[in-house]
Amino acid sequence: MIVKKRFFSFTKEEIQFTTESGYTFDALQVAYETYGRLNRERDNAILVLHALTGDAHAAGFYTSRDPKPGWWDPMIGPGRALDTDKYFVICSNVLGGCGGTTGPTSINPRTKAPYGIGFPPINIRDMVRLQKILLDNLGIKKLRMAIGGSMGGMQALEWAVTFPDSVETVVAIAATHELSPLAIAFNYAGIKAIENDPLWRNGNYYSSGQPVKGLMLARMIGTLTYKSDELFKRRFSRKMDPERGLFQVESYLEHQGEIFVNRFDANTYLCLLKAMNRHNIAEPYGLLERALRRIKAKVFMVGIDTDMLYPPVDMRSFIQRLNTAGGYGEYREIKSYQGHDAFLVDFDQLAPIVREILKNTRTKTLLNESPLV
Ligand SMILES: CC(=O)SCCNC(=O)CCNC(=O)[C@H](O)C(C)(C)COP(=O)(O)OP(=O)(O)OC[C@H]1O[C@@H](n2cnc3c(N)ncnc32)[C@H](O)[C@@H]1OP(=O)(O)O
Ligand SMILES: N[C@@H](CCO)C(=O)O
Repeated sequence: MIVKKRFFSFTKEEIQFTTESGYTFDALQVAYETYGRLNRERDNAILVLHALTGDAHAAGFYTSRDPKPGWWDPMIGPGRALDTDKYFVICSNVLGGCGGTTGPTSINPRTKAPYGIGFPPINIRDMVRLQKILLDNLGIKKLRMAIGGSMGGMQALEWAVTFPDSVETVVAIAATHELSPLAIAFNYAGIKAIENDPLWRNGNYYSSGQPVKGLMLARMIGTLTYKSDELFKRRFSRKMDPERGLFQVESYLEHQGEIFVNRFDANTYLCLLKAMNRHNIAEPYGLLERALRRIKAKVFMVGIDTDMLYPPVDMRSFIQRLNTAGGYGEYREIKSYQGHDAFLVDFDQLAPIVREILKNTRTKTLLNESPLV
């Protein structure tokens, strides 16, 4: 499937967009891709939401010579779980990202320089409110499904709460309604790794070069949380990499850091980690139960048994609270030794779960009369 990156831009005279922190952008751009066709009833749209370092390129190839397709390609396409013969699939880069949507690397029209750390503090709701503007522009009033993993799952849950009339089904994979203290702590370690690099220069490094060591270390810390003990044992055991004089697992971590600095920006990483740390669907409503009572979508949480960041027990507990609050929630689980990143790898398990959810939420009455927890 050959695909194209698209852009939607607007000025504050056309649409006023103010973050929850109170900043109004003079102008905004959203990078997005679409796969499949919107039907005449405009009721077959599925919004795919990307994780921390993902982007709008969820599926397909830009050219026939591209070595790699989009990051969820095995999930999206003709006959795949998100079947583009039936559904119109949209994926956009998040607000604050560095994949074409306005973020810290974008030029601030007021200063004519990159926003850098002058980019306003944002949260997951801000990302979702910008996606809603994009969908309004595409003529989509109600989503058949909002689906994503990790930070993408957080956005999917925010869709259910912030725009209850605009989404039918929500699938949040390896995600949470609020970040746990452990996840905040890991993110803080990543933040400090960048900020303590002298090349970070308080975020003013665009003419001098990235804080490479800090960003590499931040990615290494993140990678530890995306994998699992079992994965590292199976893949590396205690074997050495003789060329580098390192344990293979050390060499792997170095490699993850090295490839990351070539595709990501340090201020963007800080902006998105902080947005995740702030994530709490209950915040505007005071109590989680009040937020849950707003939800009209059928919500499916998909846990990963080896995920140290978003443990299944927390995801089950969220579903229980949703059902107690009168909503409809079900829990599913991927059994994997891959850890948190399983949602980017274990498609043989994820695809059937998503197919089943799409099939069973098609009819007005669900096949499961009572929610499963
Ligand atoms: C949903 C989102 O929006 S996120 C977007 C998806 N993310 C990305 O595509 C980029 C980030 N990538 C990832 O997170 C991972 O590659 C995943 C989760 C997609 C796949 O994970 P895995 O299949 O376990 O592969 P992983 O990336 O961990 O390891 C493979 C890489 O490590 C390298 N590697 C493996 N062992 C070693 C070692 N001992 N020493 C050095 N390098 C090693 C491989 O050569 C390979 O390198 P390459 O990526 O440059 O080709
Ligand atoms: N490894 C993925 C998932 C993080 O939650 C990423 O880098 O975006």
